[in-house]
Amino acid sequence: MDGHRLWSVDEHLADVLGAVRPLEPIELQLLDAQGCVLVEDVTVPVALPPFDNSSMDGYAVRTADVQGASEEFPAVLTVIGDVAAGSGELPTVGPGEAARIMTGAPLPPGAEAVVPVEWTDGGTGGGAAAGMTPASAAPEQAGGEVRVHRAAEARAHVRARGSDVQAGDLALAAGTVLGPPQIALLAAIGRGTVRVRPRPRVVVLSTGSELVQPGEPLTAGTIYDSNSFALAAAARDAGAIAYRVGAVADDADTLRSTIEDQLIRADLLVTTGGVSVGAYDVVKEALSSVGSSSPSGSSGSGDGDGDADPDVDATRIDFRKLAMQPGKPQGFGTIGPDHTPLLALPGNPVSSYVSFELFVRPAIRALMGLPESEVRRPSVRAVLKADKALGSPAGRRQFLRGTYDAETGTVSPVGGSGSHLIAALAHADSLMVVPEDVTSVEPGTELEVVLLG
Ligand SMILES: Nc1nc2c(c(=O)[nH]1)N[C@H]1C(S)=C(S)[C@@H](COP(=O)(O)OP(=O)(O)OC[C@H]3O[C@@H](n4cnc5c(N)ncnc54)[C@H](O)[C@@H]3O)O[C@H]1N2
Ligand code: MOO
Repeated sequence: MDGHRLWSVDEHLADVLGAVRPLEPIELQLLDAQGCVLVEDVTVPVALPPFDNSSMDGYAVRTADVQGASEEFPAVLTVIGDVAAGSGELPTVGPGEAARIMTGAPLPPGAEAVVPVEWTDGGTGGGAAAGMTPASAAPEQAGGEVRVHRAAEARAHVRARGSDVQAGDLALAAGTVLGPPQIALLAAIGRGTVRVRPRPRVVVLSTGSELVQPGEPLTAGTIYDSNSFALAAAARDAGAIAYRVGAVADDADTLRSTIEDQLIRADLLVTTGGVSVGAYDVVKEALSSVGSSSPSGSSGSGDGDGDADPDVDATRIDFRKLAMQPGKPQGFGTIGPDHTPLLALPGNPVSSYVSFELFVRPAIRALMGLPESEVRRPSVRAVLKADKALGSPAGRRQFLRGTYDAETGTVSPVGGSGSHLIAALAHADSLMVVPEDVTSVEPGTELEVVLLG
């Protein structure tokens, strides 16, 4: 590999996406399938609603009995009992009769319509009722008489069987992403489990002997490990199940054995730090031999012989420099016997986060089998609102942190371009993209803006 070649952002993303395949589908409980892509066409087994039922609390009546009824000349009906939601045995409503009925309760035989309780005296013998008294408090109101003040047409306040979906209808097509409303429908038609592509299990591992876990005291020269938190959160946000592994020291053997241990639960591995050119940048060294019976002794970007122990070929991590800022040094490849994809991101906090957004998030969403339109973050065009022109390095696609105002269609920079500026990142909602051939952006210029959501 030409060590001096700069790869474009698009080339690197294409390589990453070219190496990930959607995960094999599995059967999951409904709530575990939230956010996942359905891989089966789900048909409706029984009509919804399964039976004609009332949409109001009131009285189930025969329409002829309430024809012409008014407050002055109410229809007086004999109450034959209650029909509550869940009632199995139903009374038959004969001429001159009514049954108290609750919302969702089956329409009893003989009844043709429901009159809401507000259209009646509620069986009290007084004026219009505001509601029903609880059955436990006034059991006698399931009997006696009710005065109905208004007429009702046939099927009034009745939700017909199958008016939502019919048995045999397609409830949800394969490819649907299961959000709360889709999960509601699946539950409503009685599905306990569904076949989906699972959430990818993403292991996030930060490297660096200077890293201390939040909550612990800092000592001279140490800083808190923020990357593993940022990226584990970003992985979850992308739809993955994230496993955060606290910082690993800059020691190739420790890193190698930690990664080997993690492979068992990883569909994708993400490391941060140790990918530039320093004397302690151990990620390259460590990744050249994970899963191999012996170290390959190279960056893993070679082709391999093909005739050696197959495990020797199992790790191929390519370390390259990208024409972007931040995020120049990157590693990508597959690792271990299952050829698990691994992205080695640079250690600077903004660099690792931006790299995650650009490369890891799409990889996670491709593993989930999401449609292409949902693999990448959406972007918009917006006009730069700033006091002065923004500088950008020649030949690099720069991603500056910004706040986007949808109302005015403008974007304003937050903080500078330094890849250590975590506070500015925390106050941004978007990335402003300055193309490779642009070295200065004047206020008023239109830019592409990636919305971080
Ligand atoms: N001579 C050169 N030096 C550097 C180059 C270069 O081309 N030539 N590239 C620079 C760029 S650009 C980047 S980005 C960094 C990438 O470095 P590494 O991936 O090796 O990362 P580290 O050296 O381990 O750390 C960089 C920086 O980030 C801090 N860091 C690391 N991990 C975390 C973490 N989990 N939480 C918070 N902060 C973290 C670390 O302390 C360093 O300050 O290399 C440049 N150097
Ligand atoms: O390219 Mo580095 O990722 O600026 O900080």
